[in-house]
Amino acid sequence: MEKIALPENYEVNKPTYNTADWNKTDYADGDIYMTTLPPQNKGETLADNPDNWTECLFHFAEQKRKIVSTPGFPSPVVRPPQVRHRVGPSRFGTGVFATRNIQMGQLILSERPLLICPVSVPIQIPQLPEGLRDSDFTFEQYTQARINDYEELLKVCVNRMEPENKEAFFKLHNSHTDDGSGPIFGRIRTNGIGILSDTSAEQKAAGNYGCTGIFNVVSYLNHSCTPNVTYKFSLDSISIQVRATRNIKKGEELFMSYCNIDDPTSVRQKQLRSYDFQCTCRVCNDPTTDALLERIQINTSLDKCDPSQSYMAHAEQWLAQIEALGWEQLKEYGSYLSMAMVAAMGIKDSAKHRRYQDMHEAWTEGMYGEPIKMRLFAPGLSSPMDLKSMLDALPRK
Ligand SMILES: C[S@@+](CC[C@H](N)C(=O)[O-])C[C@H]1O[C@@H](n2cnc3c(N)ncnc32)[C@H](O)[C@@H]1O
Repeated sequence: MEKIALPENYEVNKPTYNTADWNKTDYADGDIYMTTLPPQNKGETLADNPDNWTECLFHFAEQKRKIVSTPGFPSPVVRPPQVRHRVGPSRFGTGVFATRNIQMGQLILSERPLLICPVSVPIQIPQLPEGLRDSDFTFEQYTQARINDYEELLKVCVNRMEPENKEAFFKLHNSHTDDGSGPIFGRIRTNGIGILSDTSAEQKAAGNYGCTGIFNVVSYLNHSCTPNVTYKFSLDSISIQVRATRNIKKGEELFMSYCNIDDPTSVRQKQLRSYDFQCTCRVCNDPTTDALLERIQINTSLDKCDPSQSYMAHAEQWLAQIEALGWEQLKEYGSYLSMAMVAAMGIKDSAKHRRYQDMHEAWTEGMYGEPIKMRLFAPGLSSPMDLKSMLDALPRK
């Protein structure tokens, strides 16, 4: 997108919005509301509330209702037992680094967003100055006018923040300086992380595509297609939790993925375009990895196992391939761990069974925020009878 020139006598208008009590959610969809969550008592400062507050701009009552009606809201932010990260210079500007060895599954950091706002521009009809009509604008100019009005609205929202939070917000990187986004919307586009995005088909049809959160630390996480951390957003504490999806060494940079790592390279690169960089991670740089990704995906199916090879050897071979590339965030990694667990039962290798069970538990904790105990979800296994027939067929060697 390029910056679009607007008609000469166009000026941005004063924003229209409402403020609401923290628990008011009975307003109409489409109305713009600003709220501070969790509720802030008059005169309270960050020293009184180290968990922080989030400035929220909602344009669907549903967005706010989802948070404030979550059982337990507002819960305190759950933190790791010691500091495990630092923000510092990276080859990609600023980044986040591990300050100690971190195990797969462990919580690395958690925080409340500085800001929550809609993922799409919530202004449908810009306020056009007197004398100007819709027809005086091209489609692109109309879009730019909507963005300009949104920037004005966002200014109000950012000015409501605690001074420390406002300063932290403006320290964030902005990759959208030349496209008419404005300094606030540009930072939101550069640093926003999708939250509240599981909206119903009905809400989507009405224009509610969920929200985005901007963070003081998590927004400094750089991207890799072989990331070592992922996140979960908890509505009860309105906080993000970042966990390790493989073992991480002290000093390593922490990377999340800004795209869908299950997709082939060209699709991933397309998804990354709006961040204004070309990914040069090891799987993007290696043209053989697309074919490998396909084989990783296909080979979770048990009937793809070479008859001369045991299930255990098959699972371990693919686990090793994935680990060598650091692709543990592929969901197939969980499938191979399950396959190895089941195969260990078949060959009565209790040490291996325990090992893969522990790894599977740590992996699910990293990926989904909670450990999932022994789940037999190797593809093709949907019932205990499936498992029995598979075990009957083991060991193959
Ligand atoms: C959310 S910010 C991450 C923090 C940022 N590096 C900084 O200096 O504040 C996203 C921006 O970081 C840069 N970035 C993140 N991952 C990158 C990567 N793998 N390669 C190149 N640039 C990257 C891009 O400029 C991107 O728009």
